[in-house]
Amino acid sequence: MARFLIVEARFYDHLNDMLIAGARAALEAEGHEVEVVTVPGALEVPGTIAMAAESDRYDGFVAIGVVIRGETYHFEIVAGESARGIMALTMDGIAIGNGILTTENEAQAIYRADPKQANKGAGAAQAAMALLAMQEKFA
Ligand SMILES: Nc1c(NC[C@H](O)[C@H](O)[C@H](O)CO)[nH]c(=O)[nH]c1=O
Ligand SMILES: CC(=O)[C@@H](O)COP(=O)(O)O
Repeated sequence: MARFLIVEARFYDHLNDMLIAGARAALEAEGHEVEVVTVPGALEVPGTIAMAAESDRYDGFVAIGVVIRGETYHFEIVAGESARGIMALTMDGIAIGNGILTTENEAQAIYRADPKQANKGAGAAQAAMALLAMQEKFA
């Protein structure tokens, strides 16, 4: 049993609820413990994971959120910088699955978030579990 923290950027309630349900189900199916913390937006996710990792209370992390393109360059900043921050933490050896969707519109996000369709929350949880297994293999 490992302890996973889901860090969710709650920008779109209905989409996050689906992503979290998929991630939680995948983790619990493997017998892991799951906690969830909520931050305002995707830009706050990497920093929160960094703080939580310092606490040594968690073995792995799942980043959850949705960034939908608007009218301005803001989309590129939020989508790119959140991914960059998560990747930097991954390169430090932290087991993280990135389940932050970056889509052109809501329909694309619904398809990807829905556990009965693409179930990207579960995909991110699987990635986090795979990285944790790598950590253990190379310890
Ligand atoms: N536009 C989206 C955001 N923007 C908010 C930022 O992530 C951040 O919270 C703000 O700039 C304050 O630092 N966040 C999302 O998760 N999704 C979006 O579509
Ligand atoms: C992340 C985004 O692109 C969006 O939420 C912001 O919209 P806008 O560019 O129209 O301000």
